Amino acid sequence: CSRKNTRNAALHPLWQSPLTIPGGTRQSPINIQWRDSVYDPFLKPLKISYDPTTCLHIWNNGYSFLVEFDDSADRSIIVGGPLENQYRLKQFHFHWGAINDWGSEHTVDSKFYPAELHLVHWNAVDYPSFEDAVMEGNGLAVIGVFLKLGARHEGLQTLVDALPAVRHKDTVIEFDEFDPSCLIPSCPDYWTYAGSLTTPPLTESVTWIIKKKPIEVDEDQLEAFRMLLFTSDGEEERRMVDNFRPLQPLMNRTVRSSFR
Ligand SMILES: CC[C@H](CNC(=O)c1ccc(S(N)(=O)=O)cc1)c1ccc2[nH]ccc2c1
Ligand SMILES: [Zn+2]
Repeated sequence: CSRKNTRNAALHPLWQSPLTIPGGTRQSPINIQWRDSVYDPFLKPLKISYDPTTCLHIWNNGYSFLVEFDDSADRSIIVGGPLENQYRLKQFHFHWGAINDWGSEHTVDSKFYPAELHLVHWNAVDYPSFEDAVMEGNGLAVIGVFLKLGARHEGLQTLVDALPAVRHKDTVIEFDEFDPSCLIPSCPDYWTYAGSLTTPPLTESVTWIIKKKPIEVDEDQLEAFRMLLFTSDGEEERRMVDNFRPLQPLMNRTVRSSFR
């Protein structure tokens, strides 16, 4: 039974499933070792064009809070960068820690940021739905943006003001006219690598585009994330913190940079 215990030791309370998937060769997140990344002069600038009227609602799904978009047409898209064609924005969400010393999923030279934003897009040129794209090697493109402690972020504040309304798991509120490009640094520099979803089913379908420059948010804004709950109304409260996956092995992958 001791084997059973070690087996259970691999289960992460948050995901109730093994932390690694058998045969995974391109899992996320990873540490980005700046000096090991390879400048690729053929990488194009990433072009981002979001339509704020495609913003639908904020949803606490029990892992994070998601801001979801109407992806029934090519109205909020990204193109260029490492991508072969355009990808549609589906949702964005965050990962964060209980304290400012950790919280991001990716690290840079083994440094954690207090939080990380993920803008999730899918390849609507090659696949009929998000659910189909999630299962394909070139199905998804996720832009990662690091959050660091600093000045208050005015664009983020409209989102923070809405969070008390989605405190519990499975609560949703309408949220419209939000342009998430205000959360993306203007500096064009990014790293890119082939990876996976960082929550089950951990499918290896993500082209990761990690912005080099973080955005600044203040302590109150991070604290607002930490007052969310993993638990539904009526359950014993568990604060939504430390919703990030442990680092995964780089294996046979190269991280490319768009900058020298
Ligand atoms: C297949 C998983 C998917 C739900 N998960 C996601 O969309 C998702 C997206 C991004 C990331 S991250 N942190 O890597 O950016 C992690 C998970 C998903 C998609 C369609 C579905 N239909 C029914 C259930 C269901 C679940
Ligand atoms: Zn994520």
